Amino acid sequence: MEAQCSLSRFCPNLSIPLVLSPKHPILLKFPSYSSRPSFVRTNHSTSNSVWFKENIACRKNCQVVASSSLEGDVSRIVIRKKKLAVFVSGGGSNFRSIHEASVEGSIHGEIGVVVTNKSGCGGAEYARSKNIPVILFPKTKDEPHGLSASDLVATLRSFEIDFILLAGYLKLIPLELIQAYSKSIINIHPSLLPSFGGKGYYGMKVHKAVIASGARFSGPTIHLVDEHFDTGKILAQRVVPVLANDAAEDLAARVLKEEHHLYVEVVAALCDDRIVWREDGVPLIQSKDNPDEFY
Ligand SMILES: Nc1nc2c(c(=O)[nH]1)N[C@@H](CN(C=O)c1ccc(C(=O)N[C@@H](CCC(=O)O)C(=O)O)cc1)CN2
Ligand SMILES: NCC(=O)N[C@@H]1O[C@H](COP(=O)([O-])[O-])[C@@H](O)[C@H]1O
Repeated sequence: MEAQCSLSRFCPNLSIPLVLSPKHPILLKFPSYSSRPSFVRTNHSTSNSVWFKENIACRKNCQVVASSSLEGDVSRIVIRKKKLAVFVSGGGSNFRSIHEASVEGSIHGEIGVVVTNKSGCGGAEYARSKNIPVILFPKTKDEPHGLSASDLVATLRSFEIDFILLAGYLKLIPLELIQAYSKSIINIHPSLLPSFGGKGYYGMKVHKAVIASGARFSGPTIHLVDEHFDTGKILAQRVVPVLANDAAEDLAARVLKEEHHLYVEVVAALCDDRIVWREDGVPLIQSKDNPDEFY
């Protein structure tokens, strides 16, 4: 029996031992906050029912494969983890934070591939050290082995990538990729957008502009990616103070520390299907602890 179903919100991304048989009900364990009982009892006919498919929020993002045998052998539900592509151009500290959280289990997703325009950058080196495939994009005179946009889309599809995370990537993402991964590409920027964003605003340039402006606060922004630099809908922000004697490096370090926390929190929500869209198109995060709370 195979039911295409998304349990990613309700079941941890674990293999859950189940005793199945054509006569015995399927027991699916849900976490405590679920409005459903701690166990949903269903039988094979139910699990193929419309109710099961609709009420267990079956979506494309994971596959439930429950096999059973007449002897009632222990079978398993295998939840497919979300697949992530991370785009980098520099040291890759945000990428490392996300990878570590994925390995440790606080992010229910796995990094399938790293994309970079700088084959020798720190992020690419870290990926190689973890046996994560590295793809060069775009094709330029410096990187003649880089992929074209259409080849990159095909390659990401072949890796079954669900979400694209920009983490210090410095090239403009083309419309072809944005359209292929609609509402599924996010970026982290080191200022409180919409201030200090757009073409020319990257790395230390951002922090120098913040300090020169006299702004008393700064902080990271995570936003959806559209066809322009830094104009996509804002998903999350954190605030840090700008101190009177801050050099750009001091502010950069303070913001970067918050970036690492924020990006892990947001990617965890993304992989748990806890991003919801307000009527005006603004994305909100559903609280992990209280499903009735959004921020
Ligand atoms: N379509 C989009 N692509 C990218 C976005 C985006 O929001 N939409 N975000 C950037 C990341 N970014 C800010 O967060 C950013 C990166 C780079 C630049 C920039 O001015 N780059 C220079 C070239 C820098 C270089 O190659 O060394 C430029 O284009 O002249 C601005 C903002 C990632 N892509
Ligand atoms: N406008 C884009 C931009 O400036 N991105 C910034 O580049 C740094 C990458 O650091 P990392 O490579 O260590 O993650 C981060 O501070 C990120 O916000």
